[in-house]
Amino acid sequence: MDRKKTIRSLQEKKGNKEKITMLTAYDYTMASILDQAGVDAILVGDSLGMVVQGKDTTLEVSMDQMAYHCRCVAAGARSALLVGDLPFLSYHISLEEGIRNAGRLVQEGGVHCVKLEGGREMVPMVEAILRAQIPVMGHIGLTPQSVNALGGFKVQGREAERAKALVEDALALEAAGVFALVLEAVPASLAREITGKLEIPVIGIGAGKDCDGQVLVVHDMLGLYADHTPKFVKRYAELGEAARNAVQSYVREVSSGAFPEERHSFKG
Ligand SMILES: Nc1nc(=O)c2c([nH]1)NC[C@@H]1CN(c3ccc(C(=O)N[C@@H](CCC(=O)O)C(=O)O)cc3)CN21
Ligand SMILES: CC(C)C(=O)C(=O)O
Ligand SMILES: [Mg+2]
Repeated sequence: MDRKKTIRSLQEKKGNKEKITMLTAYDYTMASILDQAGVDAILVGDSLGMVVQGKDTTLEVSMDQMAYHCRCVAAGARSALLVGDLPFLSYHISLEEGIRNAGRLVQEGGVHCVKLEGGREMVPMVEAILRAQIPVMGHIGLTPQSVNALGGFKVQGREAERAKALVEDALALEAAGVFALVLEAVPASLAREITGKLEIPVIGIGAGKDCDGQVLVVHDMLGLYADHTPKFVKRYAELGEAARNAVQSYVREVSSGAFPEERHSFKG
């Protein structure tokens, strides 16, 4: 079996030039598939609000729901590092609430570390959670929990001033102690600059090829979720189509009486 992945083993990849692989999962079955396939890290993303719950944003996902899905995924993640997304409003009210909620994902959800969205304004929160000995992953660029403030799911950092602010956010989060940083939907050139300036790994989604690793929503890359496929998604399979075809065959065969056959039946 694969050696268990750790924060240290992920960080070593930055020096070694081997890229870090991360995908989302929300349940045991998918987590088992990702783990067996050898991904470094599994993110229980609040994107579950969209791909599991069918909402238009991630904003309605609750702490109870995150803890539940983290627990489901933890049952299937033997080797991968398990990252739990802190949902909207779970780390915005007070340092105390942020520590409590990060701790809940560890204690109830079984994750190894948490991820939170935001730049230098999150430095005190990052430091507070780190004081509880919970490792923190940062997330800047397109931060979906800010969808209403940003005016939509839009590429970030195209203007020089905003690009500079993102570089400063990245440096501030690194100085605060995050062990890695997700960089979402920014120009590839800006992602390359930030990746070069940081000593911690930068994991990109829609941030070009020069990050230290990549993350995608697993339902997107498997072709299971097609409500809206961002440009940065590569579909490695068409499982949605495969599933529809399989269910159509089932409907046809049950309707006509072709299924079940004798070999699917018990003798008395
Ligand atoms: N299934 C899924 N996949 C994701 O990658 C994902 C989620 N859900 N939920 C949370 C966020 C939202 N994400 C997105 C969604 C759309 C674009 C996108 O295609 N933006 C276009 C159009 C913006 C516009 O309409 O102006 C762009 O050009 O920026 C980017 C990131 C990424 N995250
Ligand atoms: C897309 C990743 C980075 C995420 O935050 C999520 O899935 O919620
Ligand atoms: Mg998220």
